[in-house]
Amino acid sequence: FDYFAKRGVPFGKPYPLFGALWPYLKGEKSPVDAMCEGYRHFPGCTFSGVFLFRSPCYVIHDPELIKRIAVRDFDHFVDHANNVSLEVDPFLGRTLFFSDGHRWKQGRTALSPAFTGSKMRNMFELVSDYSDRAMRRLIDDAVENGRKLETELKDLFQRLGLDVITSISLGIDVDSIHQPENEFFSHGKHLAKTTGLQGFRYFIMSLLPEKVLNAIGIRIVPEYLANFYHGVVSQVVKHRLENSIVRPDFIHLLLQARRNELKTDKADEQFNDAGFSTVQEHLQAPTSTGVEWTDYDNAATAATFFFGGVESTTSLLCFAVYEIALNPHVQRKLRAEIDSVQEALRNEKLTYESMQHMKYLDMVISETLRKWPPFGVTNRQCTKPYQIEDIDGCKVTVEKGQVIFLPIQDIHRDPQFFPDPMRFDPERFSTENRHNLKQDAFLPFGVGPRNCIGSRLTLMLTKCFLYYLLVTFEVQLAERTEVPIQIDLKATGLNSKNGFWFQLVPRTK
Ligand code: HEM
Repeated sequence: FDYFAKRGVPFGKPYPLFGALWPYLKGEKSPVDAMCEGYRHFPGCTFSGVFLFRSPCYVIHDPELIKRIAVRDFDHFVDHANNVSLEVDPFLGRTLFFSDGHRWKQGRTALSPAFTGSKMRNMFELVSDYSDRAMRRLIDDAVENGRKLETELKDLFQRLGLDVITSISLGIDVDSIHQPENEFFSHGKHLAKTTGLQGFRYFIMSLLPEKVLNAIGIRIVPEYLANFYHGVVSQVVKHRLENSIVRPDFIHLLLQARRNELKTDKADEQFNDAGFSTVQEHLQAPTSTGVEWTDYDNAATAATFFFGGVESTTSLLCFAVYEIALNPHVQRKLRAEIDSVQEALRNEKLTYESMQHMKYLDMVISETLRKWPPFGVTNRQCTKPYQIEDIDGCKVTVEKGQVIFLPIQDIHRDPQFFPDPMRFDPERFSTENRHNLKQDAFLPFGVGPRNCIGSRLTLMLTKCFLYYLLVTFEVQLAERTEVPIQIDLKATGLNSKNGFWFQLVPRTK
């Protein structure tokens, strides 16, 4: 615990054995607040120190240094801290977020072309159909309830998200709203869960050294779940190959990736703009020695979409609706934009192109991602020693294997970058105001080659769901809506403690 004192680095007082984690383990602070406390305690510093258990790690405060580390000097920080070996968890270890070095590079290069704008556009109709169907179901419920529906939206968005992700990642149609107990929903929910014991295991897994994990044999994805997804993917792949079926989904793209046929195409540029928050893809040069791409790999990749995508997209949608309900002027302006798009479409279904034109919707989503980033912190593991320097000239070397944290939520809520940060103000992201923004301080999807591969997918899902929700309903605060909202301190991602209750009132035009 004298590591930082010896080096002249400011650091938060560690608790015996657990370091900064004790307040989280006691349920007093969220994991993000516990780990990134140094950001708030030492304003003006470029970085501070934090102990996770007994390991000294750094929190990087300065967005410019973050960018240097994550982009220009990427070869010093190639891995996430949470790399999981294939021995510890053969399923999770195969997913992109948790793989390292060569396997990561190979996987990212192969998968990136599956997430471009034109691929998203091809999937858009599937997404739009699901959203439309879910809203019709809600209308029926509302009519049954005398045209007002007090409902918990997290459950609805989670079902919708899981159905859509099951459809686009596994090629299987499910309807968890009408069949609440189907096995794709229950298994997907288990995989996506970042709260309770499962959330705790994710969190611990990301922090314990590999030697310890090997010794205690923690596996996050239980074998029966891995076997279930492996079985499903093998069956779907066999059926597709035998019957030459082509469906615009990820299974198709993964099969192309397996044959080395998946490429970015010219049409991508036109559709790549999924919104202001979309992150740039830093394409990696392919490595010469390939990684074998089996059905098991495909199943693990498809599973990535569940735990990478469902909870985070659900969180984004819930907090967006919360702010929309709380700020009637935002809802009015958004509705006007949505209505004009619907009118131009002459009541036909939403298209990808018209979604790209909804500027105010994009501003509302960007502001939600700023104030309520679903992942409040990300990390890197040092792969080559790296020197960092504070404004007072204090220089330290980040050692190989050491972990650094990039405190997304604290930067997003820092008044020097976003004045009056807890005010929900989509105008920060208007065309006129964007040039005042410090672009490097807005990083909801991370930064550099290890940024989020799914930013386009999630922006497409969120915009599509919100469009159909607001075309159909006016969202009002309900008796059970919590203002201010209580955050679930035990969840690994951002979540509310007591759900997201709203009153949905069908619109009459
Ligand atoms: C609102 C929704 C989402 C948010 C806020 C979000 C945010 C993030 C963040 C902050 C990271 C770490 C980036 C870094 O370390 O620089 C990340 C990584 C990742 N995300 Fe997302 N994400 C979202 C949705 C999705 C979806 C829908 C997918 C599904 C495909 C996805 C797949 C991934 C993967 C695979 C990685 C690891 C990338 C790598 O290591 O190369 N995410 N995401």
